[in-house]
Amino acid sequence: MFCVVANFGFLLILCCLIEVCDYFHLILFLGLSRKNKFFGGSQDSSFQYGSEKKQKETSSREGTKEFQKKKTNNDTHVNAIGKYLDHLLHPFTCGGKCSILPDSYLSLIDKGERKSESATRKETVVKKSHSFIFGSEFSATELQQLKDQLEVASYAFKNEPQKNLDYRNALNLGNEHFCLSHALDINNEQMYPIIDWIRRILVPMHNVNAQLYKLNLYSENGFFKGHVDTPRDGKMFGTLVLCIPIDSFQGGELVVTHNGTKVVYDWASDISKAVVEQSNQKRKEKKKKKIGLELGGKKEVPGNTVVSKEKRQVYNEIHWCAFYGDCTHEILPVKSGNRLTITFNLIAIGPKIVPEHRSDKMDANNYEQFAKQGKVSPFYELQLQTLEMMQLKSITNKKEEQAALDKFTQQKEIQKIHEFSKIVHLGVEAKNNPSKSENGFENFRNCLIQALVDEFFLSDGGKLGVCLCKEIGLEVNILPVYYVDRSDIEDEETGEIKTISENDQLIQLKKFPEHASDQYIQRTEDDDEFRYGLYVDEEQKINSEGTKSHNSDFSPASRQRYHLLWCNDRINHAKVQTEVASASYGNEFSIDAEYVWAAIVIKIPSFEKENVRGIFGWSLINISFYP
Ligand SMILES: O=C(O)CCC(=O)C(=O)O
Ligand SMILES: [Fe+2]
Repeated sequence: MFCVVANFGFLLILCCLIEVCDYFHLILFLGLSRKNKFFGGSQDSSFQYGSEKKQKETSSREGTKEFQKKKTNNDTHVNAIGKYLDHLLHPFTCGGKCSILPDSYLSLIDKGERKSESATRKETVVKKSHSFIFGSEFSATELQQLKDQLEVASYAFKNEPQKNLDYRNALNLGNEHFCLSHALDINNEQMYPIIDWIRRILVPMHNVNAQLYKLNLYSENGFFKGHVDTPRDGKMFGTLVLCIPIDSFQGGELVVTHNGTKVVYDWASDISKAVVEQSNQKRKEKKKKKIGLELGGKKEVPGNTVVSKEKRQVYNEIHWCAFYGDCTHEILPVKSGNRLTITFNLIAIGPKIVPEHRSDKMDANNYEQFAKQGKVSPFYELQLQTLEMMQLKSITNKKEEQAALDKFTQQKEIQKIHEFSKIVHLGVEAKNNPSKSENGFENFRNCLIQALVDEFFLSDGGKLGVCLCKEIGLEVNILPVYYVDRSDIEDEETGEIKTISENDQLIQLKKFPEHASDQYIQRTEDDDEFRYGLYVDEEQKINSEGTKSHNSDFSPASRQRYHLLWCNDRINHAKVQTEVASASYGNEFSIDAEYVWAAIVIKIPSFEKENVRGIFGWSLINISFYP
C-alpha cells in the first residue's frame, strides 16, 4: 500500500489532455512532495486555447508544422470538451436515486368503482387483492397478476392514440386505473427532494408540480422507439420517470437526446448486479453450509429464508430521471426481466422569481439560450445543491435558505466559483460581441476550458479545480504516475533538470504525445480493491524484475492504452524533486521512498458514443488520497 497526504497548493507540475477511445482525459500532472516546496502556478502554460494576447505571442510559431499539428489537435479536443461543458452548463435532463419508504404500494382501481360518478380517486375503496407492495422482488404470480391488469401501451401520433408493436412494445395503465400509496406520492415530503432537484436543474425560476400519468411495464423484448411526449397541459414542461424495482432486468436503458447529445439512464445494471451478487453469495453460503455440515456445523432451519442485505437494498431504491418536453427519448429493448416505470407530467408553477427573460416556453432549447446568454447562472443552483450535500442545513424556508446561502457564499472557494462564473459570462459576452471583447476569448467553450485550467488548476494548485470538475459532474481521479522517463528532463551529463527555451517547448510538446502514447492507465485489482495508476513502459521492466510486487500480478490484458496530448509542460516545475513513501513487505517491513509523478485525470466522456452519463454530482474531496 502506498500513502500520500498532499497539499494541492504545492503540487502542480504539468497538465495534459489524453484522448482515450471513447473518452477524453484532461490531465493535470502533479509532483508529490513531502518537502513542501512551492511548485505551483504556471505563468506560462502551454494550454493556450484562449486569449488573443496569448495567440499573438504564439503567432511567430504559427508557420511551423509542429504548431499546426498542435493546433489541429487542440481544436479537436476543445470542441469535444466544449460540447460536454455546454451540456453541463445547461443540462436538459437530470436524475438520481432515492429510497422506497415503507408502505409503498400500488393499488388498482376497480373499473366498476371508477365508474361511479361521485367517487373521486381518493374516496375509492381499493380492494386489497388489487394492491402490489413494493420494496422486494415480485413473485412470478404477482408479476402475472399485474400483467393481467395492464393493457397494450399506446402512443400518440397526430394526437390520436396508436398501438403498433414495431414502435412500442409495452404494457401500461392510465392514471385513472391506479393510485399510489402516500409513501409514493411524488408530492409528499420525503419525495420532495426529487421535485426540488428538478426545479433547480430544469426550471430554476419556477415551482414544480408532478402529475401522475401512467404506469408502464416493459418485459423481455419490450421497447419504445424515439419520441417526444405529447404535452398534456399548457404548463407541462417535461416528464418525470420513476423506475420501481420489482424484478431483476437487463437492458431497457432510457436514452434522452437533445441537440445530438445523449444521456443514458441504465437502471438495469444496479438491480441485476445486486441480484447476481446475491446469488453468488447464496452459492458461497451453500458451500459453507456443506463444509459446515461435514465439520459438524450448525444446521440451518429450513424455510427460514434470509434476504441478503444487497438484495433488500436494491429493491428499496427508486431510480428517477426528468427531462424537458422537447427532448427525444427512447427505451432500448429489455433483454430479460421486467422493467416497471411510473411517469409523471411535470408542470411549472410560478414563476417563483420573475426573470427579465421570462418565457412561457420552458424547454431545453430555450434554457440553452438563456444559459448561453449568461442569464441563468448554473452556479446558483449548484450552490444550493452543495448546501444540501454538505448537510449544513436541511432548508425548509426561504429565510433559512438565504442565511445558509450567505454563509456558504462567504467561503473562499465559493467566491472562486463565482469568479469562474464571471469568466463564463465574460466568455459568453466575448462570443456574442467578438469585436467589443477586451479579453477576446475565442468562444464560450474555450473560455470555460481556459478558466478551468488557468483559474482553478494553475492558480489554485488544483484543489478547487478538482472540486469544480467534480461539481460539474466530471469523473476525476488522482493517479500516481510511475516511471516517467526522467531522461526527458534531466541533463545526461550533469543530471540537472533541463530548462527549455520557449521554442524548444513546442518540440517538447510535439514529442509528448508520442512519448505518452506508450503510457497507459492500469487498473489493478487487489482483494476487491482497485488501484489506479498512470504507468509508463519502464514499469514493465521493473515488473519483470519483480521489485514492484503490488503490480506484478496484473496481466497485460487488464491494461488500457491511452493516447496523450499534454496540455501544459512540466519543465517549469520539474526542479522540485518528487517523492512518495510506500511500505514494502519483505522479510522485514520497510518504507521505500520513490520518485514519482502524480496526475489529476479528468475523464470527459465522448459525445459520439451513447455512454454519456448523468451528471450533477458534488463531492468535496478530502485531499488525502491513495488509501
Ligand atoms: O418507461 C419509461 O422509462 C418512459 C416511458 C415513456 O417514455 C413514455 O411513457 O412516454
Ligand atoms: Fe415518453
